[in-house]
Amino acid sequence: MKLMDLISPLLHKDIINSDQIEQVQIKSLTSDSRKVQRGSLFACVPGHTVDGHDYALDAVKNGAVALIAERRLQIDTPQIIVPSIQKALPIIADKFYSHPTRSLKLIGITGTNGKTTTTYLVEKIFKDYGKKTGVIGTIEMRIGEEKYPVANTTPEPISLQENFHMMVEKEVEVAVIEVSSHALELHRVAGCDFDIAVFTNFTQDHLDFHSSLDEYKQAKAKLFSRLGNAYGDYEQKYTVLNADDPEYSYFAAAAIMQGFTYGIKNDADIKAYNIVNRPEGAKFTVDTPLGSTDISLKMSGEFSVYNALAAIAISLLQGVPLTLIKDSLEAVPGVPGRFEKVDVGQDFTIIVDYAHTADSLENVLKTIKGFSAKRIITVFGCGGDRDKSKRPLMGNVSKKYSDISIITSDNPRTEDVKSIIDNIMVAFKDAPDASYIRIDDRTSAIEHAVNIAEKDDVILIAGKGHETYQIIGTQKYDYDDRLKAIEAVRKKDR
Ligand SMILES: CC(=O)N[C@H]1[C@@H](OP(=O)(O)OP(=O)(O)OC[C@H]2O[C@@H](n3ccc(=O)[nH]c3=O)[C@H](O)[C@@H]2O)O[C@H](CO)[C@@H](O)[C@@H]1O[C@H](C)C(=O)N[C@@H](C)C(=O)N[C@H](CCC(=O)O)C(=O)O
Ligand SMILES: Nc1ncnc2c1ncn2[C@@H]1O[C@H](COP(=O)(O)OP(=O)(O)OP(=O)(O)O)[C@@H](O)[C@H]1O
Repeated sequence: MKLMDLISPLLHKDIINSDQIEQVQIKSLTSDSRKVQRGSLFACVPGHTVDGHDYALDAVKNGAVALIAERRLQIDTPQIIVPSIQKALPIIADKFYSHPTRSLKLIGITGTNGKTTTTYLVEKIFKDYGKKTGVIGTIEMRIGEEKYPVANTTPEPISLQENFHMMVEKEVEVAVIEVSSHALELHRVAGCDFDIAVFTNFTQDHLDFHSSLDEYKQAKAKLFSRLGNAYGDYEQKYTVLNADDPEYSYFAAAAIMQGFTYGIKNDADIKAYNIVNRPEGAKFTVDTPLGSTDISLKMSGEFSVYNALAAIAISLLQGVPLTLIKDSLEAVPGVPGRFEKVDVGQDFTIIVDYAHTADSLENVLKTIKGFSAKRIITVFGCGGDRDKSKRPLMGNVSKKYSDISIITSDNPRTEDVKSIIDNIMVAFKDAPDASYIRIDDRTSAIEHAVNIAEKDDVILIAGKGHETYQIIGTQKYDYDDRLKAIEAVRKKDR
């Protein structure tokens, strides 16, 4: 593509070395100098660790034929200077990849918890409805049955648009993506043409990145105000909102498009009642503007009912019949690392769950408490270099619902495990000695839980869920809670 065509949508730009620019053809886009190829446009992104402008010369040496930057560089190459790279990049990435999201039915899901689970439910429903699906989220990217690794829940704009382009080439019709607050704040999804924007819930998280809860909320709400700028037929753009969330009104005010609300407590278009929570899954009846039905999930917990309601709302808005939605939801076996049972024949229950916020931990523990009369043993930690204020909050939740809390490490990153655990331990200062223990090493913590477990006890191993690594320092080491639990049970049995 001609550079001049590529940058044509940018309103504010200065062109440096313009005498050379008319002929420049762009063969690829990248913001990583190590990935530059001959004919690349290199985008200089000021990062959190380093400044991409410092790599512009490397990029040119590697074959970049033009630069897009926030300041003029002393390099004899065509340069496009824009006020904000973060805002410009999604726009040119969208153009470079021929506006792929305009050809997709694009569903964006935001909220503190429930995004990944809801994408799985929606994917299943649309597959059963005969549509080819694409999914981008925390666990991976999926196109039909193919899986691809992802670095971020919501990838940076170039990868994101490249992924959408690949989806279009592979004839995907419905794409469902998790939209993180980071992505919204950093404008990663600015080039996306969403058809449905979904809000699951809002609780505390990510205060390492957002300076306050208010800013975190404002970032999330951008998904809904953005819908108003969408390309195409406005009447076909919808919002789906959780009417029970305390922040519902805030998101409703940001959401200028019509759509469905869902809930259990407050008035809602899609409303569940008669909820029965069982270890084998939650059962409920749902009323919708298009009829009522009973649904028997294979996933437990009131929070699973909420995720199912969001998926019902999305699917009904796209014309999927309620009978098909019911059958699909009932067939979903679960989501990796979300309330996932580890069963190798032991006489107690082990559940691995991705809960890593106070709210999600509380939901999971409440669910377990609801159907277990025996002891609850919770193994958990908190991530290093991330929101510190949630540490005592998670400690309090574990103390409240668990008979025994085992406090351990969970991706300590560059922080000292002991000091992370100290922050959590604040919650236990008045707790009885027998109700908690700190064990820095996660494997030993899981082994301890398994060793003390008695018949019908429930062990919850929280925080890592589907993750297959532990991040210590800046290194990722192989680590899987599910495998560690299996090894611990086998060791106990020997
Ligand atoms: C805070 C944040 O968002 N960081 C993201 C950011 O990294 P960074 O700002 O540190 O980048 P940097 O290393 O300073 O590099 C700046 C620029 O210089 C370039 N560079 C760098 C070195 C070099 O030799 N040459 C070169 O060109 C880099 O390619 C980059 O363009 O840009 C990277 C590349 O796109 C991202 O992978 C990285 O996400 C990291 C992994 C991360 O942890 N992000 C989290 C905070 C995040 O975004 N999380 C949300 C969801 C969380 C949730 O819901 O739980 C997500 O959407 O994933
Ligand atoms: N609707 C919900 N409300 C509250 N908690 C939930 C909900 N759905 C799932 N959870 C809890 O949150 C954890 C994470 O769920 P899920 O991965 O679906 O959310 P997410 O929004 O994708 O999270 P993340 O942004 O951290 O990847 C689950 O393991 C479960 O403990």
